[in-house]
Amino acid sequence: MEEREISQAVIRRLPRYYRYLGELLENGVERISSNDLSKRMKVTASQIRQDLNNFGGFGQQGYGYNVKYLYTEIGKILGLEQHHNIIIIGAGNLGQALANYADFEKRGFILKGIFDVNPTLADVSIRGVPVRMMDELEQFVRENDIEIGVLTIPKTKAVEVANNLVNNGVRAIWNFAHIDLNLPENVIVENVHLSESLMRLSYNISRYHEEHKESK
Ligand SMILES: NC(=O)c1ccc[n+]([C@@H]2O[C@H](COP(=O)([O-])OP(=O)(O)OC[C@H]3O[C@@H](n4cnc5c(N)ncnc54)[C@H](O)[C@@H]3O)[C@@H](O)[C@H]2O)c1
Repeated sequence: MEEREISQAVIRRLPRYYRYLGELLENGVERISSNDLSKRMKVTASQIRQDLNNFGGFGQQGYGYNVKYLYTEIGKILGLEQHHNIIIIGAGNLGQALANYADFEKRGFILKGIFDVNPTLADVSIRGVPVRMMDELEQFVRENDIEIGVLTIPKTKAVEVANNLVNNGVRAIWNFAHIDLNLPENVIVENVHLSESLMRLSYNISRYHEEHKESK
């Protein structure tokens, strides 16, 4: 397939296609038209066709999409056919909740280690993965081919820890701390901010009330 830049907007929609196609597969559906997929996903059929055309268009006229093929191809595009070794830094509320989420492994993300500075957590294991102290971090990262560091530490520590991870070879950061990390360009960062999502919800609630005021 010809290499071309895919817009971030399309990339953001791909995981949702992947999830719907995965559910169809689980239900034994072998093919689906863009119209059917459109009804299920509440996205226009033309948007679906446009999005999926980015990857050479897997659909066939009069046949629709081969669900398994499309699921596999999108999985490949998302890099999910490879294993990614991850570590979590910060074994507090959020770090432990993430570590407990077994579905990551299903998608190829292998939780190799959990780190913290709090010695009272040194005896804790989550799904068989022990919490290690930070003085073990550098060696652990080098020896375990760690690709992704998950930051669930206070924001005041996040920049220093992120730099430390990068200096030891970590190439991607899943950042939950509410701070911009400003890392070198070759480091991939994905910021997750639940509070921003909540603000969008709040905005939509306000807008809904505003729009329905007159009809009351
Ligand atoms: N992005 C989001 O949507 C979201 C949601 C909730 C929390 N958060 C953020 O995630 C972070 C963790 O939140 P929490 O509720 O789990 O906090 P928490 O206090 O329960 O856990 C933080 C953990 O980090 C450890 N820690 C502190 N400094 C460290 C360091 N230098 N190295 C390693 N470990 C260190 C602490 O010992 C503690 O166990 C905070 O920055 C919080 O603001 C983000």
